Amino acid sequence: MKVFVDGQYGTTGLKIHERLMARNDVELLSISEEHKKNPDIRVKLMNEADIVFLCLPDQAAREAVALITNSNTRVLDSSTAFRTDDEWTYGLPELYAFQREKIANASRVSVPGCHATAFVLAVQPLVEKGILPRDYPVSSHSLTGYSGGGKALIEQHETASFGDGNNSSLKHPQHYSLNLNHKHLPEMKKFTDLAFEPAFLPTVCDFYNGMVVTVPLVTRQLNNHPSLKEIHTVLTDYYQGETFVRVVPLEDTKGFSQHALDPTLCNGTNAAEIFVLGNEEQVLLACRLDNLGKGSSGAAIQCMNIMLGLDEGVGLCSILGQLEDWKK
Ligand SMILES: NC(=O)C1=CN([C@@H]2O[C@H](COP(=O)(O)OP(=O)(O)OC[C@H]3O[C@@H](n4cnc5c(N)ncnc54)[C@H](OP(=O)(O)O)[C@@H]3O)[C@@H](O)[C@H]2O)C=CC1
Ligand SMILES: CC(=O)N[C@@H](CCC(=O)OP(=O)(O)O)C(=O)O
Repeated sequence: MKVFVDGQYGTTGLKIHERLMARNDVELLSISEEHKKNPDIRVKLMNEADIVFLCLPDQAAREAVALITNSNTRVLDSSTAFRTDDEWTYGLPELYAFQREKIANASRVSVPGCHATAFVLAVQPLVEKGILPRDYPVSSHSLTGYSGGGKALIEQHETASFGDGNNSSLKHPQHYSLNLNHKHLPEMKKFTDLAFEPAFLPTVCDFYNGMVVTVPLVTRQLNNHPSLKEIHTVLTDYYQGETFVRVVPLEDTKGFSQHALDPTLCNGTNAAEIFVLGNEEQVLLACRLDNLGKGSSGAAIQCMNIMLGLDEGVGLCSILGQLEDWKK
């Protein structure tokens, strides 16, 4: 099985490459850093490969897809370019009961955005099960590490001279996408089946990777005014048996009021943890993942495994984040 990672020297590409290097069931086709943008070499490698990962900016991803003429080459794209394109399959295996089969048979798979993965995992089952009305005015916040912004943002954070440098403000959390038009909104709406895009505000912080996306809900405005426990049960049942998505048991979050939610505790894994927090009047859904794991390269590898008919966990860590001290 020949695999080529276009963009192998970028943040997502490097991680995918690293994970595949450790395996002996794939033959990795490589391009030198010097030639990484050479169209002739890339075309040759892409058309020679059985699987191509595209880890490029959106426009470069569109151009790369157009260069693939071998009908046997299957593509996994990590950019935003094709996520809501009906010709492409959304690479979130846990989304619907039939999604794994769609991915297994797909020739074009788009890997979900990191914020969108967490949002959709927490919200979609509640819409599907009729708890969250489709026209509920959903809002959401995300706390994320700076590696989500790729090489450019990593460099800004890592060369910032804290104290008196120009970038000194980067040590403080920064809200961004302040026009409330983040590029993940279309996939958040499409794959939750909400009637409207959520009001979504991300905040980037001075840590490398890790993410928590939260969604507050007012329970009396949900269908049949469910209790916190009922919401928790719906999500727990939905993800029963999943390797990489776990709904944290309520007894493990009892001490929450005295503690905080650490966004980095799924780092290094392909796990997503969903928490149902709050009280009987207002519930807070929270989903924690590694933006470089289940939020990008881990998810891409999981989808490749499914497409190749392998166990979806090959090469991925399923150990879920350790729970904070609250449960002690
Ligand atoms: N980082 C993350 O957490 C996530 C990223 N993504 C998506 O994955 C994609 C890649 O992101 P990320 O890895 O962060 O980005 P990076 O900027 O870290 O890496 C992109 C890489 O692609 C190279 N590149 C750019 N244009 C071309 C081209 N025309 N031909 C070949 N190579 C090219 C870049 O080279 P150079 O730097 O020299 O221009 C760089 O090495 C993006 O679409 C992003 O939206 C998705 C989920 C999460
Ligand atoms: C900190 C930061 O800038 N994060 C990126 C998320 C990257 C990601 O998952 O999304 P794409 O695959 O769609 O690029 C952002 O919010 O745009």
